[in-house]
Amino acid sequence: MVEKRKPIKVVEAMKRIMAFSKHGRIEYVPLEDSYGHFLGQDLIADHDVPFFDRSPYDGFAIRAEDTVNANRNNPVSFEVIGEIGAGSVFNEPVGKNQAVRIMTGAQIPESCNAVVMLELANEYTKDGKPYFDLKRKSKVGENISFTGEDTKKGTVLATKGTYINPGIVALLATFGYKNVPVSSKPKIGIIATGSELLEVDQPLEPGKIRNSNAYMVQAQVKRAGGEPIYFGQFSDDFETCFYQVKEALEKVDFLITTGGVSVGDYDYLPDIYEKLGANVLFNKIAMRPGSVTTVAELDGKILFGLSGNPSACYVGFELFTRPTIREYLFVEKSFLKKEIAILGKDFTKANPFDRFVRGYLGYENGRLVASPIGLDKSNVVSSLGHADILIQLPGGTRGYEKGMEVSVILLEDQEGTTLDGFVESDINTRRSMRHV
Ligand SMILES: Nc1nc2c(c(=O)[nH]1)N[C@H]1C(S)=C(S)[C@@H](COP(=O)(O)OP(=O)(O)OC[C@H]3O[C@@H](n4cnc5c(N)ncnc54)[C@H](O)[C@@H]3O)O[C@H]1N2
Ligand code: MOO
Ligand SMILES: [Mg+2]
Repeated sequence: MVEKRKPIKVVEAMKRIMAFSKHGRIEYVPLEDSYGHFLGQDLIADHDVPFFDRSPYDGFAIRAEDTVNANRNNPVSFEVIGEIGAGSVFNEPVGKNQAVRIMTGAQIPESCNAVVMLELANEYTKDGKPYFDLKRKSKVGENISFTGEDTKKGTVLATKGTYINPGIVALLATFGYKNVPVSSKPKIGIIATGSELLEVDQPLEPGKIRNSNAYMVQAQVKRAGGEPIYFGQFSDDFETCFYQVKEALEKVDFLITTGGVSVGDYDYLPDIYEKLGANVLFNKIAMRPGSVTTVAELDGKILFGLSGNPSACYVGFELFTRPTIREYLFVEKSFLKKEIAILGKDFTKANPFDRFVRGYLGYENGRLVASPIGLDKSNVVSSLGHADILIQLPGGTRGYEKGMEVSVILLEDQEGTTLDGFVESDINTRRSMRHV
């Protein structure tokens, strides 16, 4: 008798997994390798930026009070007593009607309080000495980048778990992080199951297909911030498969299998979980694709039994595995961010389960437009290549029409949202499901 499985809601599945989420350690990586990692501790400014008052222009540092009488008919002349390039400091006093030639980025001399741009100074030489005339007043503080105006000492610039993008790399460099504290990446084991699978370099033969899931999932793990460890393709022989899963589990933080979770004769994962003594959190979700996604837990390690069907495998990973990886990395907003968009094409196929349709995002008349890519079966691979969103269509008895507001999940986003945020955008969509 085929086992009857009871589907649970997507959010319930997410909650059950989150109850077993865990965090990594802090480790250090060289600054130049830090891009794409996640901060292992808050990044706090330990000094003001800039660290000194500096000039934002090439010009002359002056005392503003010497310009009070300057106007078009009454130029005030200044004697240029020195020059400072960026990186140098001028330590001598600057007196009345004296100025120092200063370059962009250079420190303002102690006695000066304004900078005149080169373009406004009429330069000349008298008795072999450099001078310039100025025909307008300067205000105290004019053209000065003040100490701390960029950021003040003590400011929290980025919190633990922040994705290190090139801008964060600039901040890390500014604050002297030759080595950067980052969250250790979780080791994610990947096993592909199925006797029909060929290695990618093998020629096609009847009844066989190339194993695409293993490589797709490795890339997804990297995009999520984890470290994939690929254990290869396992056969559909139960005993072999059991020991391979058991051994792999010992070497990783989480384990992903693809295939073998449904009710077929060679779908061994359910029996493997049982023999391992793993606690199966669920084995059916009210969603398409990916309804067979099964998640189990053993000694605090999560086993993701993703579907063998490529699109179901892809969606199952992004909805359930990705947040677990991000949690491990101390990311507060570990779920993919959502937006509201206008459906770009009809999607007429009704389904009682929530659908996650591969799509792409565009922009029309100031609104985001979400267009389904094409064939939306769970066994297709072709619609994955151009997907940058999953269009979330709540289950129900009718299809969806072009022009309706829908919720979309952003696949390439780094900012994320919390589980509450993820749920909240669902509710909003349900409430506002209408034509615009
Ligand atoms: N009687 C029923 N049959 C099926 C049900 C069901 O409820 N009752 N569910 C269907 C759904 S929905 C899905 S999804 C699939 C899930 O299948 P499995 O997770 O057990 O995966 P497999 O049987 O191993 O393979 C399914 C499909 O995917 C291909 N595949 C497998 N691995 C890979 C890989 N690494 N790369 C590319 N393609 C892969 C495999 O050849 C099969 O075509 O079950 C339905 N059946
Ligand atoms: O899990 Mo299957 O992919 O629902 O279609
Ligand atoms: Mg199967």
